[in-house]
Amino acid sequence: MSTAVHFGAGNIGRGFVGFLLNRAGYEIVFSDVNAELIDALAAADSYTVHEVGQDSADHVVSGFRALNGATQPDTVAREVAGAAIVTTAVGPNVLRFIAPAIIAGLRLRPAEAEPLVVMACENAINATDTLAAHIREQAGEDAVLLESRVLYANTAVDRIVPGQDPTAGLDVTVETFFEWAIEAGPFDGRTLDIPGVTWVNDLAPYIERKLFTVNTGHATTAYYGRAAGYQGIAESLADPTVRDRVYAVLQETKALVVAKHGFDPDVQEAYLTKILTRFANPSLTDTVQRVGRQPLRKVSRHERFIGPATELAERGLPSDALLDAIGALLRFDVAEDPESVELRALLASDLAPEELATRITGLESEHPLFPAVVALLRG
Ligand SMILES: NC(=O)c1ccc[n+]([C@@H]2O[C@H](COP(=O)([O-])OP(=O)(O)OC[C@H]3O[C@@H](n4cnc5c(N)ncnc54)[C@H](O)[C@@H]3O)[C@@H](O)[C@H]2O)c1
Ligand SMILES: O=P(O)(O)OC[C@@H](O)[C@@H](O)[C@H](O)[C@H](O)CO
Repeated sequence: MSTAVHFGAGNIGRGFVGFLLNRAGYEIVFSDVNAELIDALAAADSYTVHEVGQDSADHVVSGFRALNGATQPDTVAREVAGAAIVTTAVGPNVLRFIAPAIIAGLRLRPAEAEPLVVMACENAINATDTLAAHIREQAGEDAVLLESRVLYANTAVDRIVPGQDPTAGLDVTVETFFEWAIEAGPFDGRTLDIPGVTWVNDLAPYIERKLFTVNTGHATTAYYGRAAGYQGIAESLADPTVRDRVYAVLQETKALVVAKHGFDPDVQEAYLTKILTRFANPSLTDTVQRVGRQPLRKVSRHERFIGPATELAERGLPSDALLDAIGALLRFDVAEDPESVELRALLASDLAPEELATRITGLESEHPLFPAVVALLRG
């Protein structure tokens, strides 16, 4: 049986990537740095993925092992050396810390073995390329040799997996919907047999449509919902004022994906309508705190707000609703979220609005959107 090493045994790791690979016949080796989680997985024979909503179903996942990446790095490296696939779902900012384990595994991997397929399953454009860049940089002199032992493929993953009830143990409650698109090009005609995967020649339309519709709309719901005093995503969206703002944002990102990628406007309208239904799924207890997490990441240059707003501005198209949503993001105040705390400190500092705009968004001062972002920061 082939092995897939999956870094990050959290919500999407157990509830989506690990589950799909396991269903495809791979033995899963979860690697995580959360000792309590890894100990529980190592002691368990199975866990259950509860799909809730329309056509709800339960799926038992078994045939996995679990390793602590912090205390068992050599074992993780040996697993990577013998694996067919490595996947990650750790968060885009954590990818640099996964690179050493993959480098160590590639160094141990027999030269004649099939290339190791590496796919980062994060909410970010071309996250696998980001991981590959960390691997090349950190591998130093070995970089060229290791490159021959690996095959990098970018992916887009979509399934809402909320934070889990602490009493649920290892079980994960997820929505029934999922989409996993993988770029076919790097496989050069060969594909992996993973039922449910959509193989695409050009990933850009998929990942941008997903990030700028699902994640832009989700985050907008979270920031306006939080400002209105709600804790849940579904209850936020039930407020017509929040819903109108989210819809307005999604009309702007619709204009972008239609203009840039040629999606049929009616198809995009149906896509975004379905997404609003997914957010409103009463069986998912998703929170504004989880969906709004890490506001500095979310407001960075190529992410779900500044990314589409800049491209709209470059095309001379309006981005007022997106800018308003960025204003709501700037008011996100959650003491338990280190990026929210950092954002508050930046906004309370004596930095000039222009300097803040650069520091917070990474936007170039000569960009046509820059004055509007500075105006937001001027308050
Ligand atoms: N939850 C969703 O709905 C969803 C859907 C699609 C994509 N994603 C993306 O998947 C990624 C993970 O999200 P999540 O919701 O599962 O988060 P999560 O916090 O539930 O899981 C992340 C896991 O990574 C682990 N981790 C952190 N540092 C690590 C390291 N150095 N080595 C190994 N493991 C490490 C954490 O301990 C945690 O268990 C993010 O990029 C997110 O954007 C999430
Ligand atoms: O994971 P983040 O922080 O990038 O975004 C929060 C949610 O929008 C996200 O996890 C969605 O639930 C997911 O992307 C749905 O596919």
